[in-house]
Amino acid sequence: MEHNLKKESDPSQKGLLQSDELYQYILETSVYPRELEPLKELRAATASHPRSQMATAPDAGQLMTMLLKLVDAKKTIEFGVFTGYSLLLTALTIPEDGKIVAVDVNREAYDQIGLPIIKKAGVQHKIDLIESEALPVLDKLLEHYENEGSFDFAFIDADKVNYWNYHERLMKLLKVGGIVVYDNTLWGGTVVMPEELTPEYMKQGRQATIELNKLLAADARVQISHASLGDGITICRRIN
Ligand SMILES: C[S@@+](CC[C@H](N)C(=O)[O-])C[C@H]1O[C@@H](n2cnc3c(N)ncnc32)[C@H](O)[C@@H]1O
Ligand SMILES: O=c1cc(-c2ccc(O)cc2)oc2c(O)c(O)ccc12
Repeated sequence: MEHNLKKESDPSQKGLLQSDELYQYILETSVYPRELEPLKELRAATASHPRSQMATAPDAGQLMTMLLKLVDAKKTIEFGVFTGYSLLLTALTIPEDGKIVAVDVNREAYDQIGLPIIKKAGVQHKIDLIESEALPVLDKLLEHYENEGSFDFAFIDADKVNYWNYHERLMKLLKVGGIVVYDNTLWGGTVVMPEELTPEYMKQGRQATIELNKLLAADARVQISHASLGDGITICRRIN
């Protein structure tokens, strides 16, 4: 079997579909016409960043927006902010008194690129941006009993090797019926690639993602859907 790694620096080539034209078709037909203006602005401002490929894909963002609405999300948490595309779409979707705990080890890209657009969109008051590793923030939240079962929605888009550690803690913080979305659960298609053909820089993420996918599939606490949007997203709904 031939294995192709798609170049991820261009959003038109971000998907895992059979052709880039088909992905472009989805974006132009169904995603861009409905993308809100501040999100368009942030996507354009992020495009010149040397790591622009890290931003959440707009089609995955559109699904996230729907999920946030379906659970009527008011209290959410996000790991991995970068310039803030997923954060801004969450802030634009939840109600005026909604709150987002957003965590990133490095807030530079957020401060320089995302924050001015978020301020202009009038949604900064919903965001509590914490510059930190994700794990200590989760452990701190769990020290306060009132946080248990209190989150409606979580989006996890940070260091792939820790996703299962995040999941164990999120199972306590999420409401029954709440949703956690994991990004990059196909890790550029490497999950089906022989290890020796996987680029060195993707090997650790590949192994962690393969293990995560098996663990999520066997986890009776959640209902799951593994969707091939963007770089693969897995939607988990806490059921007990
Ligand atoms: C893929 S980007 C996030 C993209 C973002 N969701 C968006 O929509 O643009 C991953 C981010 O995770 C952050 N990150 C990496 N390891 C982390 C960790 N252990 N804890 C918190 N953030 C981390 C990185 O600094 C980076 O900004
Ligand atoms: O190319 C990447 C890299 C990451 C990444 C790598 C290491 C970390 O500790 C965190 C994130 O994440 C990405 C991502 O989420 C994406 O959608 C595309 C590309 C990358």
